[in-house]
Amino acid sequence: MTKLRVHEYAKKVNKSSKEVIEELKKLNINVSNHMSTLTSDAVSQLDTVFNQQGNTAKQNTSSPKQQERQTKPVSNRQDQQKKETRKENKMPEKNNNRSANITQNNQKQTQSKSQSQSQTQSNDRPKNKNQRSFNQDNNQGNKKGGFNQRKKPGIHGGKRRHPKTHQPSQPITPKELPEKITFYESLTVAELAKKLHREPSELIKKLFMLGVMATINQDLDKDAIELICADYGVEVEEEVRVDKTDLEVYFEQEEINEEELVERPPVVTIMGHVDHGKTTLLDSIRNTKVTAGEAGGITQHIGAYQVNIDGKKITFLDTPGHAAFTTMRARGAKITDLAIIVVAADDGVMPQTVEAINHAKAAEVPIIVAVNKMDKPSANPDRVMQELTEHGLVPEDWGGDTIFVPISALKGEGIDTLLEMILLIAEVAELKANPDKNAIGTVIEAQLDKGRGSVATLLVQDGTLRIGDPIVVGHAYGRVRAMVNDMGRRVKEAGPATPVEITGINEVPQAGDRFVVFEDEKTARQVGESRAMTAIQANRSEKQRVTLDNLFEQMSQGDVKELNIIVKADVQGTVEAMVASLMKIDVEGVNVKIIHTGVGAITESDITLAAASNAIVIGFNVRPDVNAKRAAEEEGVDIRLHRIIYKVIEEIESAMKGMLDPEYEEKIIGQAEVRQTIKVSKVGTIAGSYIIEGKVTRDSGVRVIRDGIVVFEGELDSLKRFKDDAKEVAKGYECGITIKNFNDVKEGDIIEAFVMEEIKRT
Ligand SMILES: Nc1nc2c(ncn2[C@@H]2O[C@H](COP(=O)(O)OP(=O)(O)OP(=O)(O)O)[C@@H](O)[C@H]2O)c(=O)[nH]1
Repeated sequence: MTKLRVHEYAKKVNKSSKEVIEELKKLNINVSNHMSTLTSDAVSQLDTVFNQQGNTAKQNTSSPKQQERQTKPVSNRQDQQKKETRKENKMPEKNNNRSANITQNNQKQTQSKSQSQSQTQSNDRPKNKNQRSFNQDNNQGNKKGGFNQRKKPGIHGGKRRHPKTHQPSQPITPKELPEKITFYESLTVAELAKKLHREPSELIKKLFMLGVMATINQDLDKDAIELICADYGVEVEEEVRVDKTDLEVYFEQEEINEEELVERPPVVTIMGHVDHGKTTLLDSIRNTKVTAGEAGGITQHIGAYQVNIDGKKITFLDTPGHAAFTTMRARGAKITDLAIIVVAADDGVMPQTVEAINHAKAAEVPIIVAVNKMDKPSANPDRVMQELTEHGLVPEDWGGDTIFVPISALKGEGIDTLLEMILLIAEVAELKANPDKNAIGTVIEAQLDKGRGSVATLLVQDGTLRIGDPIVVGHAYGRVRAMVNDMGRRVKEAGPATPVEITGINEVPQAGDRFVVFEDEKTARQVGESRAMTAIQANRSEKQRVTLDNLFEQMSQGDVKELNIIVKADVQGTVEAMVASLMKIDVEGVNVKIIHTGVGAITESDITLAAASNAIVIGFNVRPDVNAKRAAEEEGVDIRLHRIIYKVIEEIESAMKGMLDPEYEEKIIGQAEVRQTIKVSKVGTIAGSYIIEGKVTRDSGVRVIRDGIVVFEGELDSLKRFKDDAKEVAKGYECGITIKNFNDVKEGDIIEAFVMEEIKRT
């Protein structure tokens, strides 16, 4: 039998690694983290625990929370067997407690219901329970949440069809109990009665016996539903519904029907060092290919364009540079299939070339190298190849697998070969999409146009976008009013990998925002409004980035298996030394991966890359610049600044093992003013001082401040009140202070006292 690691086992039983580790602790089995291997004995003990909880590998389509819910009926049935032996009027304490919960929960439920009414678009639930027809079994929810699904009748708003004291029109004849019922969030007594094929009055009686006074329209929460069902011996399952407002859901294709898929054009980004010819290359491709193919068209800059090579299309993102590329990725959108790194043959590999390569590698996008400016006499392509080899890009001719194409963007030479190579890589990658779906994709750029309102260039990534489509774009929504392609022509539809500029949405979205087409405008509006309202920003800032403080926790939960690091240092030698030491760190369960290194200050581009790759940044003898600082704060990127290599290594190693030393923060506790100085041989200078603020304690650190400048920082040597040692001296009192290794204290100096307080890691 192959040995299982903790996280593998956790996956098998649909628990988080943390939960499994906790169970192991209870079983007195020690493991260090989620990558630890389990002995067969540990596995069988865990099996016993989790089987008792009703988890089986089969149930692994639902979350641990759902699992917990689904397993409830089993224990409830046991409860029920016990209950059957009890006298009805003698409720056990446990149930009384539960009954109390029901009443409380009902109150809460009513409150939260009214709060959540404005947001219920996501769950297809009627605004008022009474709206739901008693005879209508509405429990088959929208489990997949695909945007093709039409909303259910009576979902959004509508009139109240039943008066408050709604009664079933016909009494229900008790039938056989169902084996299982499902519900979403809650059920009214009437709804539950219907599902159980019982009269509501029977349920009300039962609830009464359980100590709950309920009316027919009373909302029953999960606990109450489970309690009643357990009493009938009926299994309960709570439905899970997909949040329609989470646009990412639409990008996670669950079932792909291979037959519906067709080939789609590759989406290409051009990156490289300043002045190496990115813009010239983009222009050159467009001028030679676009206008030739579409006579009469006026090329228009919409952020992306397509070329047609013998019937095969390629889509180029028209914003050169890795900053744009990574910003988009940092926002969660991966749209590029292939990166072209332009390197000027007369200049060779430059810092931004390396950055671009690392950005592409971090995004796991294949790279083609375009060795540009080959027309220049000083061109030295061999040097470029040699230098790139050092960065892991080895030309095919030299036994590697990177395609190098010599070109002259200025003269238009080599462009055909470059395009051929792009198509070749695209063919190997088998890029496919389904044009018959409603469109989904990403915003490439957007702006407010005086005449046309919000204008956005969208890249359709799957499906086909059509005029009139109800659409949600980021937080904006609307209907596609007009579509213009990269040739400035009006089009009616745009298929996969096609860029189009659209109008018709109510706000200007941001580059990198997702868009999704919905079945009807009403849903689009509701989703859009809800997204705007529920502050997607908040979600973004809450995004759990890896920091050294939360690394261990994330590792334990199986969320992190690779610690991505960016290293910036003052000199190349230090960078290399740092990398070498970092690579030696050996902690079970997690690998260190250096995704980028560089010499010089930490820049905004480093932070963007870190954010996109969930990396931490280590600065050695360097500091972040202003923009980098701001970006790091916004994105929650952890920057660690150091001056001693072994400290860096120690810190990272400790973080990986969950053993970071406590962090301390300085707290100023008081200030004393020096009013007189007395020199005493053997003792040194005694500062006769008066406490003007707070207090000074015997164990505080001190700082001597003269004319606003710190002239010394160190420790207190002695603190005396008259002749006696004092533990602390408070504001308004005089004292004598001596400072360790500092005798130069002068009248008028301020002695600032501080202590170091441990701060809780979050
Ligand atoms: N001789 C020669 N010059 C070129 C070639 N490609 C670009 N250049 C020149 O190099 C300079 C920089 O080209 P750009 O296309 O602006 O370079 P870039 O990489 O887009 O530069 P940034 O936008 O500043 O990052 C321009 O003066 C171009 O005319 C080439 O193939 N041969």
